[in-house]
Order: sequence, then structure tokens, then C-alpha cells
Amino acid sequence: MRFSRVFLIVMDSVGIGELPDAPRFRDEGAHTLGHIAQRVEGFRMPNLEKLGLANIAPLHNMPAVANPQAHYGKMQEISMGKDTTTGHWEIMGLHVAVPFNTYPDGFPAELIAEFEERIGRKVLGNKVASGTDILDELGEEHMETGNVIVYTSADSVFQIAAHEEVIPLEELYRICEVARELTLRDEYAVTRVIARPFVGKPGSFTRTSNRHDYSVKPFAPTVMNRLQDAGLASIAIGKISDIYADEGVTRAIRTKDNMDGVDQMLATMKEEFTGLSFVNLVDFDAKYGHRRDPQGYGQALMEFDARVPELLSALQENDLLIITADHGNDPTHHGTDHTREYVPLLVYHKQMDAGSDLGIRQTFADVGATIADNFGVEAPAIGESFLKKI
Ligand SMILES: O=P(O)(O)O[C@H]1O[C@H](CO)[C@@H](O)[C@H]1O
Ligand SMILES: [Mn+2]
Ligand SMILES: [Mn+2]
Repeated sequence: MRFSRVFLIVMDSVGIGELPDAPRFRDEGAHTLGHIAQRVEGFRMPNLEKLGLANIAPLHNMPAVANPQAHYGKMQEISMGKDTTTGHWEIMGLHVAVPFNTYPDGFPAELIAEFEERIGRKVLGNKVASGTDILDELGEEHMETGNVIVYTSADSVFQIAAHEEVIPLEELYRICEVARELTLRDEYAVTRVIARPFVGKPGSFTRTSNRHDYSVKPFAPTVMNRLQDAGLASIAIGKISDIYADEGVTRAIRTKDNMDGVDQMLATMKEEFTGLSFVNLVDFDAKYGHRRDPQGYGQALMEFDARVPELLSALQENDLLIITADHGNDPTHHGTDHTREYVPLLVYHKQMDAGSDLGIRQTFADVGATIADNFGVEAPAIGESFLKKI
């Protein structure tokens, strides 16, 4: 059947087991959901379990159900990266064959020098770091000197941290625009510049929700562009508009946190439109995965699970709900980076009788291909539609 509205939820970083090529990413054995289920006392996701979550892969203390309410499966990432941008672009039909540039030894001196000159401030850090550790290390010096903290990670990111009372937000955003301009050059090719404002006193700094991402534009049209071109809605909730640099976005809705993301998606369910409503729930990744906090991650998953009945009951007859993820971030794994994993796939609509096994999908782009197929727009270069199977 054809659906008039598709609701797509990306649970950021909720992977479901290592991919065959995980060793290339030093991620053997990673299993975000599996290890959380093992580690967190009493962890259950009763609503997603009913849909078939534990039918996808064995999960500790979460038996597979006999009659899953949703179609279920898992998807492999074919792109050469495990970052948010790569994962999301693949979901919407792009194969990121050449990995984005990363800077394990910090950014080149000449880039930093030009950046410093343009912004009239010096740079602190310029290395790979966890965003909270680097505030403990350099936050106080930043407050004393007004120099900006620049750091990166295993991802292609140029992150700029500044205290909101030392550098006003507007100035930080201007500084980020300078960084964006410089790092778009081919020789640097950084995927994202990220403003990382924070508040508080030394020893108790906290980052604020005024984070802002400046992403490169997708290198080719995505399924979202196709929807927009066809006059359909492509509503972006949370980080989605940043991740696609506003390409193929007909309306962007910002969110404060995961629960706000769910609220905003529910709000779009009450509206009348034809097309896509697409949310990214980033807290799993940013607040718990990178912080290697399995307890917090588990709680956040259970909080999301508790909202699933609301989402299901707000669906109309011709709506399709797809729940998936963009990469892993196993909070029990070494380091603080993402992990190369399969992502879960749950597909539900009101007119289905019973859930079936969608198997192992060869690429995340099967989601984009299905959405394109559903709305009759040009299919992406990769991905196989599962529309007929649901
Ligand atoms: O450690 P924090 O600042 O949270 O940064 C994380 O967030 C970045 C963007 O998602 C990732 O590349 C990772 O570095
Ligand atoms: Mn992500
Ligand atoms: Mn992340």
C-alpha cells in the first residue's frame, strides 16, 4: 500500500551489534543495545519489544515475541564512516564512498593561524578530545584569556567551545561561520563545524542547548530533495536540518532534548500534510554514548520506550512509522567514539496484521528507497525498497 505520511525516527547511535567490517574501525564486539541490556539492572523496553525489537537480535533478558506487531530487521552501513552525517546521508540514499577528512593530530598550523587572525582571538586545545574533558582542562584558561577552545574527535568535526558569558552566542556563531568558510576548502574538507557554548564555573561547567552545527551540503540530491521538488513536505525535527545542511527540508523544528523531539513529532502527527516527518533523538549519543554512561543510556532508552504507545496511537490509517538508527555508540566499548554496528529497523502501520522479518538490509538506504517508492519520486542510486513487503 501507499502511505500519505511517513514518520521516521532515528534513535541516534542505537546500534544492534557489530558489522562484519567492524574490525576495520577497531569495533570488534561492539553491541550498543546488547551491552546496555546486559549491564543495566532491570533494563526492558516493553513497547519496542512488542513491536519486535528483540526479534532482531538476542538481547539479554528481552525474549523475542511470538507475534511482533511491527516488521523488523537490521540494516548494514555500506558507507566508509560511522559518523552521524554519513549514517543519515546513507539513510536518504547517498553512498559516502570516500571517508570525510579527520584530524587525529589536530588541525594544520596554517589553518589555525588564519582562523586566529580572522576572529581576533587565539586557539586553545586543537586536538582530539572529549567535549566535557576539554572544558575541565581548558575552560578556566578560556575564561581568563578569551581564547577559544578548538577540538575534534574521530569524526570530521571542528568544534569550538566558548563560555556564554565570555563570548556572547552571536559572536561564537560568527566565529563558527569563519571556521565553516575556511574548512570548506578542498584541502581541509571538514564535514561539520560545531558551536559548543557552555556555562558555569570551573569544575562544574555544563554545555547548553545552544549548540549549533554547520554541516557541508550533501554531494548529491537525497530522497528529501526529491520530496521537496515534488511539492511534498519534508519536515526536519531536531538535528535533521543541520545534518542535511537544510537541503530538502521544507520546515525545520528545533528541539531541546529527546522528549521534546518526541513531542514535536507528535505535534506534526496532528497536522495535515503529505510527505515526511523526520526526527533525530540525539541524547542517546551525545549525553550517554560518548560519555560511556550505560546507566544513563539505558534510562534514556526506557524513557523513549515509554512514549512509543503515544506515537502508535497518534498514527492515522495511512501513516507509516519507521524507527531506526544511524550508527552505534556502545557505552561499554573502549574510547569515546561511535561504534560500527548494524542498526535496528522497525516498521509499523495501522493496517498491518502481523509483523514479518525484513531480514538483514544491505544498506541504510533501503529506508530512503522505500520512502521514494512510496511517494513515487526518483529512487536513490542505492537501496532497495521494502514497500511491497510491508
Ligand atoms: O565529546 P563531544 O563534544 O560530545 O563530541 C562528540 O560530538 C561530536 C558531534 O556529534 C562527535 O564528533 C563527538 O566528538
Ligand atoms: Mn549520530
Ligand atoms: Mn556522536
